[in-house]
Amino acid sequence: MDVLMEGTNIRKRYRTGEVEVEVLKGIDFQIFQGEFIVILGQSGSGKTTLLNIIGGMTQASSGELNYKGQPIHSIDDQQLTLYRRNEVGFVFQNYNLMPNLTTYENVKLAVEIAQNPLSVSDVLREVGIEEWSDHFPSQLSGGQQQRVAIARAIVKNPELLLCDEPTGALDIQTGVQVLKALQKLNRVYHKTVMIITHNAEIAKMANRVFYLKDGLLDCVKVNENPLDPEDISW
Ligand SMILES: Nc1ncnc2c1ncn2[C@@H]1O[C@H](COP(=O)(O)OP(=O)(O)OP(=O)(O)O)[C@@H](O)[C@H]1O
Repeated sequence: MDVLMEGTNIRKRYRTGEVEVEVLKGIDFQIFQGEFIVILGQSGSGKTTLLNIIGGMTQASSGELNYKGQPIHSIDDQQLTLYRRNEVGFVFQNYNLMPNLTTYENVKLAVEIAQNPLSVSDVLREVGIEEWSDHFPSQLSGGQQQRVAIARAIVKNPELLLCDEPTGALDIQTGVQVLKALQKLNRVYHKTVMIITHNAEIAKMANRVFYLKDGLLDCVKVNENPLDPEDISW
């Protein structure tokens, strides 16, 4: 598989007043094109910080980050904005949908800023929410809203789909639907998916699992036989 991204000695320090804290302490990793990666680790271990650096939301304090062979640790804000816009889709725990727009309109909005978008109807069908196209977020369940958020993230046709606790607010059944949608996009569109979760069961879906501990990548586990979301219980 092709290497999509490579991080070398990634460090992140935050300064609060006089105190400087290093929350990522030198992380080396590779992400292969088309992989499904789950990031596990205790609260405060640095999962969100790492995902935000990978997605260009935050710059590392030091280290090298190469995307498709190009350095993105040293690019300016304008180039970083283009990287985020064209290459990365984000999904958060709290869906962040526009309340006054329908499902279709929420997803269509992302198309406006995309270079090479996918079809809104196709994506709504793939994530299983086409029948709710004309509904507003308040008329949808949590799982449906999260699938709208996933559709909005993927319709831009990004290479990388980064998800921070996408099932954190959902019950098991709706969580499974959301994970099925993510797995389908990974398989149908060959998108590289990274999910942060506190739920170790979800790691059974992944090709590889990154275990973070105290700001370090403690270990990376390869799953020879990733499970379907229906076969996971939690
Ligand atoms: N902007 C910031 N300024 C100062 N400290 C920060 C900032 N963002 C994160 N931190 C600190 O960095 C550490 C790692 O945070 P991070 O959110 O990456 O962890 P996490 O593993 O995602 O945790 P959780 O599972 O609770 O979401 C925490 O101690 C946090 O308080």
